[in-house]
Amino acid sequence: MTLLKLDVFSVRNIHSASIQPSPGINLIIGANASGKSALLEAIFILGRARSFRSNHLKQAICFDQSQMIIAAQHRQPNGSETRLGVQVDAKQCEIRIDQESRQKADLAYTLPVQLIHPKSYQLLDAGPQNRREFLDWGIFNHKRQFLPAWRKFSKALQQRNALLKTRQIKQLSAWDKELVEYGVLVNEFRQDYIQLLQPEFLQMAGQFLDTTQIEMRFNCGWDDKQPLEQILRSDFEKDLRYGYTHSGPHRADFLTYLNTRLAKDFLSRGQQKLLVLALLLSQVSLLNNQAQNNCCILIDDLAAELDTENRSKLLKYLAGTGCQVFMTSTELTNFGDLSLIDNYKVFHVEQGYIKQL
Ligand SMILES: Nc1ncnc2c1ncn2[C@@H]1O[C@H](COP(=O)(O)OP(=O)(O)OP(=O)(O)O)[C@@H](O)[C@H]1O
Repeated sequence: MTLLKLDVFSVRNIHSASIQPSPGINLIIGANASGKSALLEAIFILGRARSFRSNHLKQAICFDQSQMIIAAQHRQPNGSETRLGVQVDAKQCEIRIDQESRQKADLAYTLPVQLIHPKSYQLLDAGPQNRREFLDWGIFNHKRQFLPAWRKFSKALQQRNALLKTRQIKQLSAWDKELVEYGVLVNEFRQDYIQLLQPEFLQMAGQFLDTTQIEMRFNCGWDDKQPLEQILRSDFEKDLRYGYTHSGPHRADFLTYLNTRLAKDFLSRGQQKLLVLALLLSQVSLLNNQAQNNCCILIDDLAAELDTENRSKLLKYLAGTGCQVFMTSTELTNFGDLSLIDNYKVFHVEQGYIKQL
């Protein structure tokens, strides 16, 4: 997919900007606080209808405005063109695809965005919720049947926990049944996805870390030697005492091992960043196997995270993916050797104004 034209109104310090990005690499440069991340945030909002910087989308609206709009002319991998739009005010977020009002999921399927920014590098270190989100985003894009199963599981879990808290035991069995049915399904999707992701990840880690001795070990969120149904029964007293469900796919996690050692415990900070980069890019690679140019890649503050050699490796790799990429840095020289790539455009951002160089 490719953004052919992007219009941004009232996002952070960007009052009004209109750009025609390259279908390949787009380099965004500018001084600190010029609005580079705001531009990436606008594209992220256009794909996910949420911000990666604030919990509430409305916080991204320019201080002196009551609403923000992000719109784009967009080409799908099959060549068809669509018009995407997200309009946000203090009360609501309206999503439009070809003038029709649509849901967040429709938007996310139309414009899959993979974001790599300073916080992404905490993936190995941060809590398991981050790793579940990482997996689920990949599965969401890989299998359309995942979202309805995940929604049904989440609803069953929510209802079960509410009943446990208020000790309404009689009604529990109906939700237990639903939780087991969809919990098992969610788990199967995750197991299958890890199987698919692992070889892509190995290949990517080989490029950035010169190793192939890497393994992802998945923990499904309960003792998988026993059926989930049985675990719910044996956990019942504990669940009732604490008012929540202790076991299930909502406790799933995966750990990454390098030469049988837990990566987060012995890799240097720099190596951990490369490993996370390999994980995120392996998801892109998997998406690309399904349909060429299927993902938009956003990389915020590239230079702060990688050394010169790895920046050049990354640039070359990205140019070869055929994906549309938006990367920010304060200086053009920070992106590495630009002679390695063609089909790129450079945009300069200054106090919220964006100009193609
Ligand atoms: N809601 C808002 N309305 C207007 N301006 C905002 C809003 N939120 C943040 N800003 C300001 O927008 C400016 C641009 O921020 P942004 O993070 O996009 O800059 P940047 O170019 O990525 O900077 P850096 O290189 O330091 O990361 C900052 O001065 C910030 O304080």
